[in-house]
Amino acid sequence: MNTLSSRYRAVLFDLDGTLVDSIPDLASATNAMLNDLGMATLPLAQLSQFVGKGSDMLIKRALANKLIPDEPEETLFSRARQLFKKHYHHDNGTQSQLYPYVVEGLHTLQKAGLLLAVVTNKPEEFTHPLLDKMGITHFFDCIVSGDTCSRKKPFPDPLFYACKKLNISPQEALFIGDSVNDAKAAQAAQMDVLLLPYGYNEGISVQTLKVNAIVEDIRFVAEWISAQNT
Ligand SMILES: O=C(O)COP(=O)(O)O
Ligand SMILES: [Mg+2]
Repeated sequence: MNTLSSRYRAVLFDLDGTLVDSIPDLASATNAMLNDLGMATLPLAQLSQFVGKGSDMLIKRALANKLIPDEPEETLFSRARQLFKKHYHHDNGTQSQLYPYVVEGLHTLQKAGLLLAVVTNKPEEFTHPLLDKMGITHFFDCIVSGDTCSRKKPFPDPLFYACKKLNISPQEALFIGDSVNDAKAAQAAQMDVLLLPYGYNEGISVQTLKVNAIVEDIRFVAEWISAQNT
């Protein structure tokens, strides 16, 4: 039972670009990797468009400096991956920050009795340390990372996995994200979805995506949920 909604029992959250502004650390680790490989570093604005489909895709995009990269040569990719991991384990959570009103928003939803979960494309080895460093791990009943299931968002698998763990149906969940991967995964899971306009969107404006609504920040999630009761 919860006091906000007759329809939803849980709210699922994307991580990068939704709860946490993680691009400073992702960019510094990616640029340290490029530097170690003797390649030119990339501007933060460019790298922020490369975030969304997990760290392997970020590495491939950075190596090619292209949103849709060719497959990199195997030895180069494996070296790059090793370097990225080393640097990101060091940098993860050092310059990243929670977006405004995240704690307030999560607190309101939890207090109302809704279950909360994270469904991110970030690999597990980086998800947990980041949530811990941001001090928000305790809010979540379930945490699903990019390598928890064999397919990540935009496939619906991680959303189904979270619902199964929470013992609810996808129609009883609301997903909150920042990108086309979140919108598509929710659509494929037949789950309602709200997007935030401030995250990383792979160059695709959230206004062009098919979603239930766009909300300014996490504070407005509770408001939107209770408005659906009428
Ligand atoms: O790791 C990424 O590329 C994106 O992660 P997200 O799914 O939390 O936005
Ligand atoms: Mg995101």
